[in-house]
Amino acid sequence: MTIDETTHMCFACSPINPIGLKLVFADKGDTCVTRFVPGPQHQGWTGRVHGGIVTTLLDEAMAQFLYRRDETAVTAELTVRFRIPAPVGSELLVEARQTGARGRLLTLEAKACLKDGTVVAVAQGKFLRVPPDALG
Ligand SMILES: CCCCCCCC/C=C\CCCCCCCC(=O)SCCNC(=O)CCNC(=O)[C@H](O)C(C)(C)COP(=O)(O)OP(=O)(O)OC[C@H]1O[C@@H](n2cnc3c(N)ncnc32)[C@H](O)[C@@H]1OP(=O)(O)O
Repeated sequence: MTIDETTHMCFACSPINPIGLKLVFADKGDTCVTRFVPGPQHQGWTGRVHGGIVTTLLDEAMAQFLYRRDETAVTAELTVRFRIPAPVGSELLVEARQTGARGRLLTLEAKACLKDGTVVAVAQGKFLRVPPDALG
């Protein structure tokens, strides 16, 4: 994979995408983690973060878990359970971990929590390995 980490335009994690979320990830134990404070521009229903944004956080955390372990894989299937509304302005802590691997199929889970530990949403992701040159 030949991605320039300073110039790529990933909506979730590019440092230079002007409308992106600019997420920064770190490995913590057997998880990959990030934090994000959603603003008013990220809402759906008034005061609630748009579910698509929450989904992006969860998907990206799982994808980054794999990227940071030199896996070239894409999201093939994603299930999200939205447990409570995510309030605009409250920091979300997101973490992802791998739960399995069978052939090309990698399974991961992710969750987004408020600072007090309340779970906002959980996701199950299936990722399929692709050839490194397929991701540019
Ligand atoms: C410190 C600085 C850090 C800097 C960071 C650096 C920069 C990094 C930049 C960026 C990083 C992160 C960016 C992440 C972005 C987030 C993740 C995304 O959004 S990914 C995009 C969305 N997803 C797609 O676009 C996939 C679209 N779909 C496809 O491409 C294909 O459908 C694909 C590859 C998924 C499968 O296609 P086939 O042709 O390769 O394979 P087939 O024949 O369909 O399936 C192969 C086997 O897998 C099974 N399979 C397929 N889907 C399955 C599923 N959902 N569940 C179970 N099995 C499945 C099938 O049944 C089949 O099994 P049998 O070989 O028959 O045994």
